[in-house]
Amino acid sequence: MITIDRLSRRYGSFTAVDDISFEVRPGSVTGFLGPNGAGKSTAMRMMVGLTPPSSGTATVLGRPYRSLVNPGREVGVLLDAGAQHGGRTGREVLTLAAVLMGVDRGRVDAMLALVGLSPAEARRRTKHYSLGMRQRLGIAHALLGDPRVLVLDEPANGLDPAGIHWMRGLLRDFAARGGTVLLSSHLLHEVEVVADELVLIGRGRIVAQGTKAELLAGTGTVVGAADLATLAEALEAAGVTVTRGGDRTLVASAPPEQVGRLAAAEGLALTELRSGDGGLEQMFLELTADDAREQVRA
Ligand SMILES: Nc1ncnc2c1ncn2[C@@H]1O[C@H](COP(=O)(O)OP(=O)(O)OP(=O)(O)O)[C@@H](O)[C@H]1O
Repeated sequence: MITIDRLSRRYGSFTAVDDISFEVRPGSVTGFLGPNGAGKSTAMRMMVGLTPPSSGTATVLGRPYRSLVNPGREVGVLLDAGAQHGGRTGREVLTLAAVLMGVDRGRVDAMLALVGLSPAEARRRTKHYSLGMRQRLGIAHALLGDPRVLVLDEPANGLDPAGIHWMRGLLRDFAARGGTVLLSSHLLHEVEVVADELVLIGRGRIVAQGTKAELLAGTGTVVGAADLATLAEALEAAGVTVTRGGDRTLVASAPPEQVGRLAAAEGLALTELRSGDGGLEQMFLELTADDAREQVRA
């Protein structure tokens, strides 16, 4: 369990994280989503004691991270995969960590195999690693102490499609065994598939949070037509709220069947009609649009 309670971080007059509260529960994967600079990394650094909060608290398994006796055995952390000591080999990085955590050294080979780093790659210095290899090593490091909680900042960065697929399976298994997972991303599709719960952050503030199902339920129907203006009028006349989707689509606050019937009654030919499932991106854009506009005005 991770509990974030009214957590804030200010740098001078700038507020990077602004009074955020949420819980990450055991047995679930929580996606921490937001555009670049939203405050995800700062919040995660506060959770693991690397950045002191200006106010509020973050606890992991009921205690501040810094007061955990052997944190690596309780919380696996991946923050900045590029920050590893470049002069050490992958195997050395893990062996050193295993010694520090008091973990059986045999686990080093098991973790290397789990993340798909070959013996030859494990013998290479990490400064010669690709971003994806660094990320795999970072995940191996996070899992080394057999923790119950994972805090992963943009873990999919640099992974190829097979690597992303593998990581999703790993996180789902971890949660299925009762583990607690918080992972951040600025790419919605990355977490949409794997997360049960979502926390959306924009400009340091939480703009939406809930289960994926709850958040998706509000996304309505995506509908496209050659004559969008007439379609919008017809829907609004029937009391359906309409917002602009993409270039040629609208998002309507009604089920697809009702939208289709209203369009048919007007004799309008549709080019697209689908439920807003998978339209999390649209919601994400809408939720952060106000922030983006404020930024443009500022
Ligand atoms: N040490 C610092 N001093 C001043 N400003 C900082 C510091 N650390 C972060 N910030 C600012 O806080 C804001 C949030 O940064 P943060 O790295 O937490 O965002 P993020 O959501 O992780 O973004 P990204 O997806 O790009 O990694 C940014 O505007 C950043 O410039």
